[in-house]
Amino acid sequence: MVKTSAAQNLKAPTEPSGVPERPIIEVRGLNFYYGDFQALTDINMTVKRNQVTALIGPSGCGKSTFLRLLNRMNELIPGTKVEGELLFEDINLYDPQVDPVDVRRRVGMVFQKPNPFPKTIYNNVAYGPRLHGLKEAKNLDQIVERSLKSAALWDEVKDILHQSALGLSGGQQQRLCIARAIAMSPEVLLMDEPTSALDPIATSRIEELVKELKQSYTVIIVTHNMQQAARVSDDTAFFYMGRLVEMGPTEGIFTKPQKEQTEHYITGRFG
Ligand SMILES: Nc1ncnc2c1ncn2[C@@H]1O[C@H](COP(=O)(O)OP(=O)(O)OP(=O)(O)O)[C@@H](O)[C@H]1O
Repeated sequence: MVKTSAAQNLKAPTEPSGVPERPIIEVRGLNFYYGDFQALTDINMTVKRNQVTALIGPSGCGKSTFLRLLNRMNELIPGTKVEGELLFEDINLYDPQVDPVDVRRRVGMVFQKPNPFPKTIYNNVAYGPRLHGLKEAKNLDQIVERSLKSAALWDEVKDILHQSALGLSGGQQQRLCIARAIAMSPEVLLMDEPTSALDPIATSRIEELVKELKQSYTVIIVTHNMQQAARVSDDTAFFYMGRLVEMGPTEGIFTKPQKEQTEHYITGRFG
């Protein structure tokens, strides 16, 4: 990711047992602007590795903006500005030496609406690894199989790998998009309302998958559905008007929030 010798040190060292693991992401004093409009103000946050962190809050509070900052997607929008520190494995993601393409490989993203490429199922998953120079068919086959298995889709598609991804159901397409992200071996998976376009059965499959994925990845998920946050996440962060009001273990946030605004939101008094 970085073009300095620090690149070799990006992996988290194995912690001696009993010592709390170093967080994978730490955000300090983060402000973000779209032109003159300040969308995020003084965000401080710690994201634990191999956990699911849910971002909740009313529409327009800045959840998606924050999520996109974690893989430098916002900088594709002209006139935006970031202040403060966003540390991923202790490297500031906005350091000029950091390559945004590498950030997006290590921090993968799944969007609200399933968006497979108009290609075969196989080629959707193989696309990223090929783009990064992997050519050998045997290796690609392995990555495709492993990624589809991790996304709980392999059994449904193993006999139709060379058919168009567009023929899959919405829920299958979303799991394919998760497989496509996994194929790049990311460390973090960002999910922006990944089930909002899906029916309840497809939603429940994705929720089960999210819980499994945390064994290998750190997952950060934006959701409007508070039951979903309660079901899948370990930690929950409540945003309101561009500020992080409260963050902590999900059970505590939903049963004993410390801040009045959080309580009003989770009890449905606004939002
Ligand atoms: N590309 C953009 N240009 C200018 N302002 C933007 C842009 N994207 C978002 N905003 C503004 O930034 C604020 C935060 O938006 P954001 O989409 O991050 O909120 P959100 O909490 O994810 O909302 P929702 O739940 O409705 O998706 C809003 O006021 C929004 O209008």
